[in-house]
Amino acid sequence: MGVNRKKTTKSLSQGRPPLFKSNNASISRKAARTLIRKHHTLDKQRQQALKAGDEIAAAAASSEIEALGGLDRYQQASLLGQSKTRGGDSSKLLLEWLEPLISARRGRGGGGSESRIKMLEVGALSTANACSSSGSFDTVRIDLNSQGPGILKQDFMERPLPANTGERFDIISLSLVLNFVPDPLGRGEMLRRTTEFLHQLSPASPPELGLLPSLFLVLPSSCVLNSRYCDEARLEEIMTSFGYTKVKSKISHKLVYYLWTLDLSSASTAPPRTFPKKEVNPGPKRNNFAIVLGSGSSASRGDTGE
Ligand SMILES: C[S@@+](CC[C@H](N)C(=O)[O-])C[C@H]1O[C@@H](n2cnc3c(N)ncnc32)[C@H](O)[C@@H]1O
Repeated sequence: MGVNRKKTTKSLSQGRPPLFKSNNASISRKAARTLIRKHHTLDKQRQQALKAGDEIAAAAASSEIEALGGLDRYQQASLLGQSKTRGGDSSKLLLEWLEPLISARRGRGGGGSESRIKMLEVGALSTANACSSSGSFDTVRIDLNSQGPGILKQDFMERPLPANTGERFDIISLSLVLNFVPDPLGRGEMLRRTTEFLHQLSPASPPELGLLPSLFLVLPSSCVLNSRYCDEARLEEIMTSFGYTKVKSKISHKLVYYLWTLDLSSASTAPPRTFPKKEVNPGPKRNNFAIVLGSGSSASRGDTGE
């Protein structure tokens, strides 16, 4: 029995009104998904061409990215993915996970600034996601391409390292950012670099309610459920080598969410491990998402001897 469903095409501006830069050209959800995929593929091609010294191919990939609307259009497509009709933004789950800690801090600090959680949000598209709207966070938001005030235009990989504890964070959010990085070594380096920006624990101060300091990591589920080179075990091995422990996780049809607490004293004191691109999940229909740690890139700060 056929049901006639009228297809409704929603404009991106229905996704998340604050900070959305109005663009006359609306985009359907299907077109948004296609654009995001195409952007990732072209960026990867550009990266590979650069590595191979093929400047012509790299320039061709860059022109195609620009023809698609560049990073700006990519971000608009991503904002559509955060709309309520697509399950809302990922920070809703983070807020849920941190609720016991937020309540405990409120109880102690009465809601003053000292009770707020200091967050670095990398790859921020909006200042109005669930965490930002909750009033429980002091958030520094950065993105390669700022969509408006309240978001600093900055490459996380070039953010100056903290000079003191005051410049460190309780939590870093990397939601759908790691998969944006086109090369596996760059992903490994991005994960390693997160450890540099989080508060350090001492033996006298265990993770606060077992939740902070931590990294909130969100990836498309295909990155760990259907990749030849990355599965949950491999990801966990890599994270553990940095001193991270998985304390929360959720797998949905489209996304995987993790909360990893950092305790550098649990990081290996042996020479930093390397994680080459190794097949862990063979099969003809797998994708090639990988995270690689090279010998020069996997040292952590502190007691790992860097
Ligand atoms: C798919 S969007 C994710 C947005 C949002 N966090 C979410 O969960 O929907 C990825 C964003 O990460 C940003 N990004 C990627 N690499 C970055 C880097 N090294 N530093 C800062 N932002 C980065 C991109 O510019 C893009 O806006």
